[in-house]
Amino acid sequence: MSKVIVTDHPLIQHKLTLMRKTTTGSKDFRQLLTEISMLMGYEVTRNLPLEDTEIETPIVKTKSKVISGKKLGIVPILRAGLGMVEGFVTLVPSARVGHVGLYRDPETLKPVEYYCKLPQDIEEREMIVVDPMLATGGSAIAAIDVLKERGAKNIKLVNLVAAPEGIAEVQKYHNDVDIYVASIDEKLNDHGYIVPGLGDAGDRIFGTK
Ligand SMILES: O=P(O)(O)OC[C@H]1O[C@H](OP(=O)(O)OP(=O)(O)O)[C@H](O)[C@@H]1O
Ligand SMILES: O=c1cc[nH]c(=O)[nH]1
Ligand SMILES: [Mg+2]
Repeated sequence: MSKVIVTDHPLIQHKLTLMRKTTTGSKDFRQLLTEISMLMGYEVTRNLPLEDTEIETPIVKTKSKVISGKKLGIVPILRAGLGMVEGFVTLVPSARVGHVGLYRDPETLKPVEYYCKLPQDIEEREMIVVDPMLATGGSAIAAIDVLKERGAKNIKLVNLVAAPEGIAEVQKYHNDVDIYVASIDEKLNDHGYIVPGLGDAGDRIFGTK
């Protein structure tokens, strides 16, 4: 069974509270999402393997650590996932960025795919799927399906806010994918929105409705 890691650092919890508030506008919402993504990225990359390299400081020659081999790919689920990219690529500037475009049909709540562009060598990369919201789990499952169809073998999922229903669903279909979340909220409402949640993340990031 995959792991669920709740990144409950006080800074993340504080910033998430600000994001949840209705009165927080798009500019602050985006800024907070970038900051939280960076803090979550720190946890998600915690186990990257290291190797020694020879360097010369102004004082002596020495051995020092660098990240070994493992290459990363960040895959935002459009649109809302875009809000998490800047935080991750600030931490890992060499990461490649793929995009999977999915929207959730408001009637059926099923994901509809409309775009996909991924790095060619995803089978050699650790792929990190990012999306602020994990509600029914349909969008995350579909995005991970796409990555696996294209050969990805090592996938992590990072969400800001998750419903217990969505976590269970992702674990049912992809039990090899660890899930990092800042909060596991209470439940889904009758329209498939997370309660208490923060509303529609895409609309809040981009100022649409
Ligand atoms: O777990 P699920 O039930 O699939 O719901 C979560 C999805 O819904 C939202 O996207 P939305 O369809 O609103 O698209 P958007 O990002 O373009 O706003 C969100 O960003 C997730 O991708
Ligand atoms: O609460 C939710 C559920 C799905 N998508 C969102 O943006 N918010
Ligand atoms: Mg949306």
